[in-house]
Amino acid sequence: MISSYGLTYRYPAGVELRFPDVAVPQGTVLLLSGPSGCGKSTWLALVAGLVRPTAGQLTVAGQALNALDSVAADAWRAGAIGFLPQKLHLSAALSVTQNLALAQWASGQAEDPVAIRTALAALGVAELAQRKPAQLSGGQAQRVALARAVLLKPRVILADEPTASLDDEAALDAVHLLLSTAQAQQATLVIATHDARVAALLAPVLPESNRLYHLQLQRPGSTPERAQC
Ligand SMILES: Nc1ncnc2c1ncn2[C@@H]1O[C@H](COP(=O)(O)OP(=O)(O)OP(=O)(O)O)[C@@H](O)[C@H]1O
Repeated sequence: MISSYGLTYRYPAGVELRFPDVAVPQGTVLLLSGPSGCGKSTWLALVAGLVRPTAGQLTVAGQALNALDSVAADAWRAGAIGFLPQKLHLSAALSVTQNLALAQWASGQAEDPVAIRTALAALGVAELAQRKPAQLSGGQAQRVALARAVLLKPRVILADEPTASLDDEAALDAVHLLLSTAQAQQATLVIATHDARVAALLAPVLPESNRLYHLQLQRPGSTPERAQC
């Protein structure tokens, strides 16, 4: 579940961003959309506990984020949030396996080779385990990054522009992959995008019981903001 009420964030010496209220049940899909500069990345950072709200309430996977200081937020994020960034940030010097082991280490867990193999196999890239990121195609690298994002079985998966610069077929693959991975783990999936294809690709493949939630942001200063949650 992701719920917010009166959520506001003001950058130091910057604009104040006011976000529409949401109530997104656990295990469903939220499409976060809007034009460049409307606050998608900021909303993701708030939900990931990377920044604290200036005002309002935000609860993610049962945790009230306003209540956490930065150390507690780091510990909570490691277990609760899986992040698929637009730039994948795989470490070039490390193998695929080592990149996933690094995520376990960063979360304070012991290296778990079985969990790493399982995550890579679930994303269909087990045979690439010893390669370096430079030896992967774009699609393979995205699968590895998604395996890393879900390695710790997060309650929420945040995907930032996962179809940017992909052709239609690859975009369809990426959307299917995200959806099936989230469903397998019963995680809430948030896709931040300004790609109009994503809603069209998601609608037919979502099970009837899993409606698509939509948070449409507007640039600061323009009204009204719209949420269909
Ligand atoms: N560090 C910062 N300091 C001040 N203002 C910022 C900062 N980061 C972002 N902003 C402003 O906050 C607003 C929202 O930015 P944000 O990056 O969240 O938008 P976005 O929807 O993710 O944009 P894009 O689609 O281009 O990535 C913009 O007006 C931006 O200029």
